[in-house]
Amino acid sequence: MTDRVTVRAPAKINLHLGVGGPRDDGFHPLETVYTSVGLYDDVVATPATAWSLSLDAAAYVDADGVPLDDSNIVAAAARALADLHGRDVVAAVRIVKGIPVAGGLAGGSADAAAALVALDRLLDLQTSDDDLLRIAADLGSDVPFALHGGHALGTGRGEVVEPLPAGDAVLWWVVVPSTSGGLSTPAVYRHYDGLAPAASPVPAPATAVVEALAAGDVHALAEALHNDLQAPAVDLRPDLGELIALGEASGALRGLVSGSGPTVVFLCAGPDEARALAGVLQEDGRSALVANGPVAGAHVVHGI
Ligand SMILES: C[C@@](CO)(OP(=O)(O)O)[C@H](O)COP(=O)(O)OP(=O)(O)OC[C@H]1O[C@@H](n2ccc(N)nc2=O)[C@H](O)[C@@H]1O
Ligand SMILES: Nc1ncnc2c1ncn2[C@@H]1O[C@H](COP(=O)(O)OP(=O)(O)O)[C@@H](O)[C@H]1O
Repeated sequence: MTDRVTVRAPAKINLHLGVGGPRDDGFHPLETVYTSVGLYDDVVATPATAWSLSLDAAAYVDADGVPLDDSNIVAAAARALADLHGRDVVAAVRIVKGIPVAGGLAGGSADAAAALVALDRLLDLQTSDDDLLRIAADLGSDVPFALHGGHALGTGRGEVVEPLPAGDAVLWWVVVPSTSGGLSTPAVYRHYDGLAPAASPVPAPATAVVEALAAGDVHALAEALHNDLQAPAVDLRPDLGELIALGEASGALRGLVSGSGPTVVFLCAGPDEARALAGVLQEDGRSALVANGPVAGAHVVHGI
């Protein structure tokens, strides 16, 4: 048996997040364009006779926000593999977190995707890709994309993922995690329903973003960025609106709330512009990370 498997999975940003009115099951139909960005969590799995879960976190990550009991999505991923294969799935698992928690960057989903791959390889379960994607969708709407990475169109409740051509543009981002706590995804969706009670059941189409990506045109992409959850997130956290205005006045092509927030991301014209903007925001006392994408989805970095 391999003595250690490390799988790395990236954060996501929604370049387009069209949200329709709620379905009968409470979920919202989405038309979204996901992109992966080079901020990562690693999941390290080693053989053990009993299940254990531990955490290492970057300085800007709120480690207290990550439960280490059975409610962690990594434990749910292990249970899902155990159910599928009808056997125990036991390992010592360490999450090394570089993705801010409850930030709208799908860090938990990245961990779930990485854990599925790491446990599958460590225990030689030989799970098919179809089964991995199906289990991923059951674990959370964002988890299938974390397996894919790149750019992708998401429909259904976000779990139906279709890769989009990468185009040739590298997207340069400044990522600004919130220093005053996360936002709950269900709470932001509920607030969206309150602010837009007559929302069309059909989500806004992603055409403009898809075309800008295909053309590799970063300026057109900046204009096309769209997030229906931005208004409710900014209504709950008005400081996000001020941050977006500051970043846009300081050189960003566009600022955007990431998913359900409260992380704010700024699309920049290139690496120099991104580093300059991060410098301005850091001088203003904020944490600001420079990252680019698209990058690969969950992939083995040690212990193939
Ligand atoms: C908003 C988005 C945008 O990509 O990401 P985040 O900003 O949270 O990272 C996603 O829709 C979050 O996906 P994920 O975090 O996987 O959500 P899930 O675990 O499937 O669902 C959590 C809860 O969010 C709400 N939910 C989620 C997806 C969806 N299409 N409609 C919803 O209403 C429901 O209240 C659900 O109970
Ligand atoms: N491995 C995990 N990493 C982060 N959060 C987790 C994890 N497992 C469960 N959670 C719970 O999921 C919530 C949402 O986390 P996260 O995926 O980081 O945010 P978001 O859905 O905004 O992208 C957290 O507040 C935490 O309670």
